[in-house]
Amino acid sequence: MPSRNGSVCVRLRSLSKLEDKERCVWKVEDHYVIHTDADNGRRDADIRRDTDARRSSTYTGDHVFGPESTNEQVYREAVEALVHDAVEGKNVTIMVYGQTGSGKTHTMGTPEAPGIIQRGLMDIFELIAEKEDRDFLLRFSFLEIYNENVTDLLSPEKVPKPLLIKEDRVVGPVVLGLSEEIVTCPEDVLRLLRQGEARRHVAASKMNERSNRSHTVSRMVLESRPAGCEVSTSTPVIVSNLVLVDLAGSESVAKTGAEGERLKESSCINKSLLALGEVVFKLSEGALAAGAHIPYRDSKLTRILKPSLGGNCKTMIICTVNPAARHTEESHRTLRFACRAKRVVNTVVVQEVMSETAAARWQAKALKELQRRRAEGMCVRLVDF
Ligand SMILES: Nc1ncnc2c1ncn2[C@@H]1O[C@H](COP(=O)(O)OP(=O)(O)OP(=O)(O)O)[C@@H](O)[C@H]1O
Repeated sequence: MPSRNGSVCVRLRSLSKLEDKERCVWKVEDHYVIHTDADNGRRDADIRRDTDARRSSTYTGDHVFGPESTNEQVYREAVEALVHDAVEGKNVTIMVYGQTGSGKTHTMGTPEAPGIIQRGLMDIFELIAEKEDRDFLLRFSFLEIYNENVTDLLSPEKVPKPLLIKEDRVVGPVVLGLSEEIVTCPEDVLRLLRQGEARRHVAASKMNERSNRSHTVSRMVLESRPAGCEVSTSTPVIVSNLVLVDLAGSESVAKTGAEGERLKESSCINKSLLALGEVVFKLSEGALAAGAHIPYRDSKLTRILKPSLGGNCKTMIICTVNPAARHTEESHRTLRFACRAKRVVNTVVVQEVMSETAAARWQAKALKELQRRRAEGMCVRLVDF
């Protein structure tokens, strides 16, 4: 039975030190994000067209966090349960969406301010360690979509080539040639994330000293089978994906002052976010159930995220909002996106695979990795043959 299986979280940040001359026009009260300067906001023709905003300039989500909220609180209240779901065999996607500088990366987590990534990783490995009745094999990949090119952030090549996306009838979109690393502890993943982040396209803009110029998709595949079971084609393997999507921020070129290469990046970012908005809009209108066309193919981002949008996946979209008056229009846009995303329906089932491919992949990769790690004198905690 299809049910929402998606949730939307809104996080309003406080004004930063650099914004101390700005007027703060948004607040969180009870479960609502409220535009406190609604008359000004309503001058925006865009907003007039939108019923949600016209009603009251008040928005809500499944979870709403105000400026005093911490990363710990966001993780525990909105995300923790989803990490448990992923370990139980359900596909989970967590995506951060919002204007440039609104707090997406901060919410995902940085070494200075641990967030969803760091806390989620600790929980995953703790939960797995407690599941003594199952053996787990975890694989990790990390890609970037920059100027509509998909590249492998973990590629051994110095200058990674753009990768193609192939549509597989069974597993959905596959990024050809994307590397996957077996990971056995949070440090393994954090090391790979650091390695990938160092390659990610980042630049300073008028609105953010360290602005991400690309979308990144990091995916952990969790495969598990009964503990101590011989690997064979008849061993059922439960496979789930935990996907984290750090979107580049939507931006107004007039505000960021983008020129040249930055302008091209900006245009690609905005186009792909528009495509994402369109897919979410169609899904929110029930297009999937009606068998109508959903424009997944309009951007690499929506092609890759197809399983997370309307597919077999629990998807959480965290919308981040800057409270400054001069960003009112963008904040309304983000919050309208949140309202639409709330209406998207996904169907979620635990996937059990009993195919030669799963077993063969398990054996080949795990054995190779084990040999490498043993040769390096490292201990392997999760899979042992
Ligand atoms: N909730 C918050 N509490 C404290 N500081 C925050 C919060 N959200 C964001 N910041 C700070 O605001 C600045 C911009 O945030 P961040 O880099 O996360 O934005 P972003 O949405 O990822 O931007 P971009 O799309 O340009 O990459 C950073 O200095 C960050 O530390």
